[in-house]
Amino acid sequence: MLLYFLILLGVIVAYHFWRLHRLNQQTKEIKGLPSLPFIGNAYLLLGLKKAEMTTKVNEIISAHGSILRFWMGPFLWIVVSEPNYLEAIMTSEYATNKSESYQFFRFQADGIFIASGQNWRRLRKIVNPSFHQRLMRNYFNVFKKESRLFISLLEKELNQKSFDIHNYVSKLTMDILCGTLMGVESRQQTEGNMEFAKNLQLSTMLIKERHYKIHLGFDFIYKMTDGAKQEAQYNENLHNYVIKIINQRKKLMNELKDKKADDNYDDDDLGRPSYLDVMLSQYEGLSDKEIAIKITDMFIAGSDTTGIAISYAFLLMGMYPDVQEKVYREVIDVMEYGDFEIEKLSRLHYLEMVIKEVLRLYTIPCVVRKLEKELKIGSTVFPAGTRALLSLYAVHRNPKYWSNPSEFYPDHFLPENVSARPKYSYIPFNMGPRNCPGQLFAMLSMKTVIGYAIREYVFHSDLKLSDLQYTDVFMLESENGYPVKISKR
Ligand code: HEM
Repeated sequence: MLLYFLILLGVIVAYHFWRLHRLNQQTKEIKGLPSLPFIGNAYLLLGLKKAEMTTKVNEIISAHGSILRFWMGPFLWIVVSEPNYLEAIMTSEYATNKSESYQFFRFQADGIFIASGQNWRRLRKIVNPSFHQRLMRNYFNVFKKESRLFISLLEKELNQKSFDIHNYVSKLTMDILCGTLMGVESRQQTEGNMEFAKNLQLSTMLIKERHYKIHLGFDFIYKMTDGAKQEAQYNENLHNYVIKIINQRKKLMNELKDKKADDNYDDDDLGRPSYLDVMLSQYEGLSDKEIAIKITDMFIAGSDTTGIAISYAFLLMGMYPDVQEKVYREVIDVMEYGDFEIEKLSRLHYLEMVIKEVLRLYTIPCVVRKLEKELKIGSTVFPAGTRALLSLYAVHRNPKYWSNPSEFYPDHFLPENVSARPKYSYIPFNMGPRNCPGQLFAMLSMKTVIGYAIREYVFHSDLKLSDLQYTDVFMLESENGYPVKISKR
């Protein structure tokens, strides 16, 4: 028996080393860092705190050029940050699958974000219509309504000491998401307590840790840890929130059914079919809890990302008063003092440059794709099965493309600077078939919120950009929070 076991073990170890050798041979043209047996390059991350790991990975990537081999234990990641490689991978129909490590998210959210293959293609077809341009006009009414409420709630911070504006913004973006895609008024701004945002951050930090601690990658080990129990609790809180929204929508639809029978019924925005209705019909027969797990990712993608970007915009405008003044002048010139009009949003050029610069610095730092087929880019071979880590962080901070890579410098987006750069040097929403479907929604909502607020208040900050420390949750978040003071215009 022992002999059989030893032979089996020997075969597994021999296969493991043969596989590593073969992958090393196939990718030998790509620069790598010295690696150790079994743990590969993971030793570079030893002793780091959770919050420091992605920042460290991002720094390593930025320091080692456009393409790099990185062994995370037995897994080979090819890290890519040159526009031509990024373009080839993002636009390839054989590079739409997510790597296995995204499965770590499945207890938190098992939807489109982590899906691969046919399942992803099916979900993408269902999701796309909710972002059709013609719906934006309806969504815009919600952006405006929630922005007006937001500025009225900020009033109590007038001329007070510094406060974290993200406490307000994260509720605002949740209300925007629910009022549009979910078809309910979630009233987080007036009645909420950031429960979703807080649980999301805590759960995601634990999940991210699994990417960098090789032993936690094994489910059976992870499940024995305190982290797994904590994650389950945070996830339950997230799902309970989503279930509350599902039930609110079901109740509203029942009430509307009766009203619609009335000839005088006038359909309002909440009465129209929403993304949530589509998903509820797709998942008929599943329990509310099971549906919640499948759609929690839309709550994350739709509120957390824009929330962080808006909070950064206020913080950075507080640090750079000249930029803020220019945004203010433009908003007054274009919108004057009345209600915003959707047609005029495209004339807010400078505000758009500011938002783009925020996203250059702080968008999702990287995404990982698993290649279905071998991909040859120039003379470089990416073997089938490669996990290609696309570093948005590194390309967005590469001095070859950005005159002030580590600064907040909206002029990076002056038309003459944009045209001098390769297209794939700026990809905050990704490109290709697996790009962000919420891009237009995000840009319009961010412009509306920031535009309304800047017309009302001046933002001040005591911090400097160099004071900020970062941690990667989904976006690259500020560990210092987003502290600002406000005064009346
Ligand atoms: C500043 C705001 C946003 C940024 C920077 C952003 C960025 C991204 C990026 C980089 C991806 C690709 C992720 C990957 O491949 O792993 C993505 C995917 C996605 N985003 Fe966004 N996003 C934003 C806002 C939104 C909004 C507002 C929504 C919905 C209301 C949304 C919905 C989605 C969805 C559903 C996906 C998954 C698409 C797929 O896998 O096919 N995003 N986003």
